[in-house]
Amino acid sequence: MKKEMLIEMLVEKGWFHQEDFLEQNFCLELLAEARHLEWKQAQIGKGDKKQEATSIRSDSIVWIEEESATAAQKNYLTQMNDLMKTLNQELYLGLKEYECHFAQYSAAGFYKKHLDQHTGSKARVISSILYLNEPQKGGELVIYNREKPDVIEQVITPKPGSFVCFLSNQIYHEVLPTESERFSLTGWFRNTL
Ligand SMILES: O=C(O)CCC(=O)C(=O)O
Ligand SMILES: [Fe+2]
Repeated sequence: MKKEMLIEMLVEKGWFHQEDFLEQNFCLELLAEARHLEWKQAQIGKGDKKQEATSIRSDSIVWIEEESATAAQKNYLTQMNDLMKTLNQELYLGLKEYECHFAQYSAAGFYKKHLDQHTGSKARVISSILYLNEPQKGGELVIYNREKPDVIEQVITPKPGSFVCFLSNQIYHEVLPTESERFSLTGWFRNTL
Protein backbone atom coordinates (compact mmCIF):
# COMPACT_ATOMS: atom_id res chain seq x y z
CA MET A 1 0.00 0.00 0.00
CA LYS A 2 1.60 3.25 -1.12
CA LYS A 3 0.23 5.80 1.30
CA GLU A 4 2.52 8.72 0.37
CA MET A 5 1.03 8.95 -3.13
CA LEU A 6 -2.45 8.66 -1.72
CA ILE A 7 -2.00 11.62 0.62
CA GLU A 8 -0.35 13.69 -2.10
CA MET A 9 -3.13 13.09 -4.65
CA LEU A 10 -5.93 13.63 -2.13
CA VAL A 11 -4.49 17.05 -1.28
CA GLU A 12 -3.76 17.99 -4.88
CA LYS A 13 -6.89 16.75 -6.68
CA GLY A 14 -9.27 15.56 -3.96
CA TRP A 15 -9.13 11.95 -5.18
CA PHE A 16 -6.72 9.01 -5.58
CA HIS A 17 -6.67 5.89 -7.74
CA GLN A 18 -4.16 3.07 -7.93
CA GLU A 19 -4.22 -0.36 -9.56
CA ASP A 20 -2.82 -3.29 -7.55
CA PHE A 21 -3.28 -1.35 -4.34
CA LEU A 22 -4.16 -4.62 -2.59
CA GLU A 23 -3.16 -8.15 -3.60
CA GLN A 24 -5.16 -9.96 -6.28
CA ASN A 25 -5.52 -13.15 -4.22
CA PHE A 26 -6.89 -11.21 -1.29
CA CYS A 27 -9.47 -9.53 -3.56
CA LEU A 28 -10.42 -12.86 -5.11
CA GLU A 29 -11.11 -14.22 -1.64
CA LEU A 30 -13.40 -11.25 -0.92
CA LEU A 31 -15.03 -11.74 -4.34
CA ALA A 32 -15.77 -15.40 -3.56
CA GLU A 33 -17.41 -14.30 -0.30
CA ALA A 34 -19.36 -11.59 -2.10
CA ARG A 35 -20.89 -14.14 -4.46
CA HIS A 36 -22.54 -15.91 -1.51
CA LEU A 37 -24.09 -12.91 0.25
CA GLU A 38 -27.77 -12.13 0.67
CA TRP A 39 -28.01 -8.91 -1.31
CA LYS A 40 -30.44 -6.07 -0.56
CA GLN A 41 -31.49 -3.30 -2.96
CA ALA A 42 -29.52 -0.19 -2.00
CA GLN A 43 -31.30 2.96 -0.85
CA ILE A 44 -30.46 6.64 -0.97
CA GLY A 45 -30.61 9.25 1.78
CA LYS A 46 -30.57 8.77 5.49
CA GLY A 47 -33.10 8.32 8.34
CA ASP A 48 -36.62 9.44 7.37
CA LYS A 49 -35.43 10.52 3.94
CA LYS A 50 -34.22 7.01 3.09
CA GLN A 51 -35.79 5.67 -0.07
CA GLU A 52 -35.26 3.05 -2.68
CA ALA A 53 -34.34 4.94 -5.79
CA THR A 54 -33.73 2.63 -8.67
CA SER A 55 -33.71 5.56 -11.10
CA ILE A 56 -30.61 6.91 -9.34
CA ARG A 57 -28.78 3.75 -8.36
CA SER A 58 -29.47 0.11 -9.06
CA ASP A 59 -26.88 -1.69 -6.95
CA SER A 60 -27.45 -4.09 -4.09
CA ILE A 61 -25.43 -3.92 -0.90
CA VAL A 62 -24.45 -5.87 2.22
CA TRP A 63 -22.86 -4.00 5.13
CA ILE A 64 -19.82 -5.58 6.81
CA GLU A 65 -20.40 -5.92 10.55
CA GLU A 66 -17.32 -6.31 12.74
CA GLU A 67 -18.89 -9.16 14.77
CA SER A 68 -19.87 -11.33 11.82
CA ALA A 69 -16.97 -10.43 9.52
CA THR A 70 -14.86 -13.21 7.98
CA ALA A 71 -11.07 -13.24 8.37
CA ALA A 72 -10.61 -11.55 4.99
CA GLN A 73 -13.23 -8.89 5.80
CA LYS A 74 -11.59 -8.23 9.21
CA ASN A 75 -8.25 -7.97 7.44
CA TYR A 76 -9.70 -5.30 5.12
CA LEU A 77 -11.24 -3.38 8.04
CA THR A 78 -7.84 -3.46 9.79
CA GLN A 79 -6.10 -2.10 6.69
CA MET A 80 -8.67 0.67 6.37
CA ASN A 81 -8.32 1.54 10.05
CA ASP A 82 -4.53 1.75 9.57
CA LEU A 83 -5.13 4.02 6.59
CA MET A 84 -7.45 6.14 8.76
CA LYS A 85 -4.59 6.66 11.25
CA THR A 86 -2.29 7.81 8.44
CA LEU A 87 -4.97 10.18 7.08
CA ASN A 88 -5.40 11.68 10.55
CA GLN A 89 -1.65 12.04 11.10
CA GLU A 90 -0.99 13.63 7.73
CA LEU A 91 -4.15 15.66 7.13
CA TYR A 92 -5.57 16.23 10.65
CA LEU A 93 -9.01 15.10 9.53
CA GLY A 94 -10.19 13.86 12.91
CA LEU A 95 -11.61 10.69 11.38
CA LYS A 96 -13.17 8.40 13.98
CA GLU A 97 -14.76 5.47 12.24
CA TYR A 98 -14.72 3.43 9.05
CA GLU A 99 -17.92 1.85 7.70
CA CYS A 100 -18.12 -0.30 4.63
CA HIS A 101 -20.40 -2.45 2.49
CA PHE A 102 -20.11 -4.87 -0.38
CA ALA A 103 -21.80 -3.60 -3.55
CA GLN A 104 -23.04 -5.60 -6.49
CA TYR A 105 -24.24 -4.18 -9.80
CA SER A 106 -26.01 -6.61 -12.14
CA ALA A 107 -25.90 -6.23 -15.92
CA ALA A 108 -27.21 -2.73 -16.82
CA GLY A 109 -26.51 -1.55 -13.23
CA PHE A 110 -25.45 2.08 -12.72
CA TYR A 111 -25.22 4.91 -10.16
CA LYS A 112 -25.91 8.39 -11.50
CA LYS A 113 -23.67 11.39 -10.79
CA HIS A 114 -23.69 12.26 -7.09
CA LEU A 115 -21.77 13.36 -4.00
CA ASP A 116 -21.45 10.85 -1.16
CA GLN A 117 -22.11 13.20 1.73
CA HIS A 118 -25.74 12.99 2.87
CA THR A 119 -27.57 16.31 2.92
CA GLY A 120 -27.90 17.29 6.58
CA SER A 121 -24.93 15.20 7.74
CA LYS A 122 -21.25 15.90 7.24
CA ALA A 123 -20.13 12.65 8.88
CA ARG A 124 -18.73 11.11 5.71
CA VAL A 125 -15.38 12.74 5.00
CA ILE A 126 -13.56 10.34 2.68
CA SER A 127 -15.08 7.69 0.43
CA SER A 128 -13.19 4.53 -0.52
CA ILE A 129 -13.77 1.84 -3.11
CA LEU A 130 -11.91 -1.44 -3.56
CA TYR A 131 -12.82 -3.26 -6.77
CA LEU A 132 -13.15 -7.03 -6.64
CA ASN A 133 -13.66 -7.89 -10.31
CA GLU A 134 -13.48 -6.42 -13.79
CA PRO A 135 -16.78 -6.16 -15.69
CA GLN A 136 -16.53 -7.38 -19.30
CA LYS A 137 -17.62 -3.97 -20.55
CA GLY A 138 -18.88 -0.75 -18.98
CA GLY A 139 -19.18 -0.14 -15.24
CA GLU A 140 -16.47 2.54 -15.26
CA LEU A 141 -16.27 5.03 -12.42
CA VAL A 142 -16.29 8.61 -13.71
CA ILE A 143 -14.56 11.15 -11.48
CA TYR A 144 -15.42 14.82 -12.00
CA ASN A 145 -13.09 17.73 -11.42
CA ARG A 146 -13.16 19.20 -7.91
CA GLU A 147 -13.32 22.82 -9.07
CA LYS A 148 -15.33 22.22 -12.25
CA PRO A 149 -17.86 19.49 -11.45
CA ASP A 150 -19.09 19.42 -15.07
CA VAL A 151 -15.68 18.40 -16.32
CA ILE A 152 -14.76 14.72 -16.38
CA GLU A 153 -11.33 14.29 -14.86
CA GLN A 154 -10.81 10.53 -15.00
CA VAL A 155 -12.63 7.41 -16.17
CA ILE A 156 -11.59 4.41 -14.11
CA THR A 157 -12.08 0.82 -15.24
CA PRO A 158 -12.68 -1.42 -12.21
CA LYS A 159 -10.02 -4.11 -11.78
CA PRO A 160 -9.54 -6.47 -8.84
CA GLY A 161 -7.12 -4.84 -6.40
CA SER A 162 -7.72 -1.30 -7.68
CA PHE A 163 -8.48 1.24 -5.00
CA VAL A 164 -10.06 4.68 -5.23
CA CYS A 165 -10.66 7.25 -2.53
CA PHE A 166 -11.90 10.83 -2.62
CA LEU A 167 -13.32 13.67 -0.55
CA SER A 168 -16.97 12.74 0.04
CA ASN A 169 -18.28 16.30 -0.02
CA GLN A 170 -16.32 17.61 -3.01
CA ILE A 171 -15.91 14.99 -5.69
CA TYR A 172 -18.87 14.26 -7.94
CA HIS A 173 -18.73 10.77 -9.42
CA GLU A 174 -20.86 8.31 -11.31
CA VAL A 175 -20.94 4.60 -12.22
CA LEU A 176 -21.62 4.06 -15.93
CA PRO A 177 -23.97 1.20 -16.86
CA THR A 178 -22.12 -2.09 -16.61
CA GLU A 179 -22.71 -4.88 -19.10
CA SER A 180 -21.90 -7.64 -16.63
CA GLU A 181 -21.77 -8.19 -12.87
CA ARG A 182 -19.58 -5.77 -10.95
CA PHE A 183 -18.42 -6.30 -7.35
CA SER A 184 -16.76 -3.84 -4.99
CA LEU A 185 -16.32 -2.81 -1.38
CA THR A 186 -17.41 0.76 -0.75
CA GLY A 187 -16.67 2.52 2.51
CA TRP A 188 -16.52 5.85 4.29
CA PHE A 189 -14.14 7.35 6.80
CA ARG A 190 -16.36 9.31 9.20
CA ASN A 191 -15.64 12.06 11.67
CA THR A 192 -18.50 11.21 14.03
CA LEU A 193 -19.59 7.89 15.46
O1 LIG B 1 -18.52 1.59 -7.19
C1 LIG B 1 -18.16 2.70 -7.54
O2 LIG B 1 -17.29 2.85 -8.42
C2 LIG B 1 -18.77 3.93 -6.90
C3 LIG B 1 -19.90 3.64 -5.94
C4 LIG B 1 -20.50 4.87 -5.34
O3 LIG B 1 -20.37 5.94 -5.85
C5 LIG B 1 -21.25 4.80 -4.07
O4 LIG B 1 -21.58 3.70 -3.61
O5 LIG B 1 -21.54 5.87 -3.49
FE1 LIG C 1 -20.72 7.47 -4.44
